[in-house]
Amino acid sequence: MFLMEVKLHEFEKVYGDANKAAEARRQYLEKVTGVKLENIGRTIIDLNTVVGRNIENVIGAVQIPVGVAGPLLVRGDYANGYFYVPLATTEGALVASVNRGAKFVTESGGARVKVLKDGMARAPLFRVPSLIDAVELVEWVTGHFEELKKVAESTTRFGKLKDIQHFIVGNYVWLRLVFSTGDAMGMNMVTIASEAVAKFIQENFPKAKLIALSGNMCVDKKANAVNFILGRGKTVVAEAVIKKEILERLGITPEDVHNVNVRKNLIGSALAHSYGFNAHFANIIAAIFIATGQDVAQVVESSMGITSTEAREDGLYISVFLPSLEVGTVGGGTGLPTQREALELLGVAGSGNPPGVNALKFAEIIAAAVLAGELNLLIALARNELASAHKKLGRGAR
Ligand SMILES: CC(C)(COP(=O)([O-])OP(=O)([O-])OC[C@H]1O[C@@H](n2cnc3c(N)ncnc32)[C@H](O)[C@@H]1OP(=O)([O-])[O-])[C@@H](O)C(=O)NCCC(=O)NCCSC(=O)C[C@@](C)(O)CC(=O)[O-]
Ligand SMILES: NC(=O)C1=CN([C@@H]2O[C@H](COP(=O)(O)OP(=O)(O)OC[C@H]3O[C@@H](n4cnc5c(N)ncnc54)[C@H](OP(=O)(O)O)[C@@H]3O)[C@@H](O)[C@H]2O)C=CC1
Repeated sequence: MFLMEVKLHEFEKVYGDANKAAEARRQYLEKVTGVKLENIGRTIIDLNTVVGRNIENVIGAVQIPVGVAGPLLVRGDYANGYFYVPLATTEGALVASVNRGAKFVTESGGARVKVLKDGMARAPLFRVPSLIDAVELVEWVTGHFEELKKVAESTTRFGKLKDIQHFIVGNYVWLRLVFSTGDAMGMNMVTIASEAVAKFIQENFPKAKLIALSGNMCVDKKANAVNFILGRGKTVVAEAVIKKEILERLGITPEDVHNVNVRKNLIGSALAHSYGFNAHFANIIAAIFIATGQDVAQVVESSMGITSTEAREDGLYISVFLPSLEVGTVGGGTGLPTQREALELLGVAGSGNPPGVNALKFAEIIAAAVLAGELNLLIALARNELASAHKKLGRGAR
């Protein structure tokens, strides 16, 4: 390895320009590894717009193909109409799958969607000397909610502290601070606000000592039961009744699809002790997250959820429940040029009027797209076409 006088991450200081710094970093890496990085180096992103905001030690960008599924008819409180949903993926057959599901949902009158809950959580962890002090701390926090709210909201124009949920284990206390975050997913926003709250608590309740600003009861980027039950980000439900004729045209009945759902998504998932009582929420969530600049690691909890079905006289009732969909239309990667265009395609880029409505509309569209993807995969399994589709669309010429 070469010894350098200037560290790789200090190149911006030397060159005064992130694009030039990235080029120099690539040249260095090419020299020490012998690997050509010409494709990673080719990007439309002005790296000066992402350094200090989205990335460090930047060397370029990777590209992922993006397709669309739609038109998808969504009938939500914020999203109302037909949408083309951008999906960035390298999994052949995925876009086709969501596209066919969208067609069946739209032909059946669309997906009705409701956002049931909205709140981003950060849970600082405190140590106090004893259990007695832990109970006292919780009582103190409850009694001082309005003051803590004021402290939290002094750090942001858009974040509003809605609730403080508390958990005690021995002499440890987790305070799960729940905020509404406007159009932002809100992780930076609520982390900054939570730090101010934690500081205020320690100054005014000196027996409390902050152990970690994130105490893992938030819960961020880990599969968990807390978000499943209490919600985090947007808690969303979408439903549709798929016309019987559509299924008959495919040679199946509502019962066939319902039976696959119960046995696969409910019994199979119970046997596996899965957090996903669904077929492939993660496929649709990940593809939309990548296309629109969301934090992709949050696919973990954003794709937990349940698909439920009923075989009815007139067709198949299907719904999807997403308890912890963490999304935003401002902040994070949403301002990057291609990601912003993808959000514009859905009519949700940037701040809403009033703030918050763009993120709510976006959450409704995602839930409807998840419904379409879920419906289609259940149909595909009922018709036993999973392997053949992936052979045809997922492996190319051999
Ligand atoms: C692939 C299909 C849709 C073909 O389905 P088909 O019925 O043979 O296709 P078709 O040519 O008759 O067209 C029907 C409709 O499908 C769509 N469609 C069809 N082809 C395309 C295409 N090239 N590009 C875009 N859209 C396409 C399109 O909507 C079209 O309608 P049209 O617009 O023509 O009126 C079907 O066989 C299918 O959905 N198979 C299942 C594939 C799937 O769902 N994969 C999901 C990923 S699996 C996974 O990752 C998760 C898993 C499975 O491991 C989780 C678990 O454990 O369950
Ligand atoms: N810090 C952490 O612990 C973690 C950070 N992340 C990262 O955090 C980022 C996302 O954080 P997030 O807070 O969403 O985004 P950003 O911090 O990137 O941007 C959000 C800020 O945008 C401003 N804003 C402007 N218009 C609006 C509007 N209409 N609604 C809401 N806010 C608006 C607000 O400023 P103001 O508050 O000043 O009013 C808000 O705090 C991602 O990059 C993610 O990867 C992910 C996990 C953990």
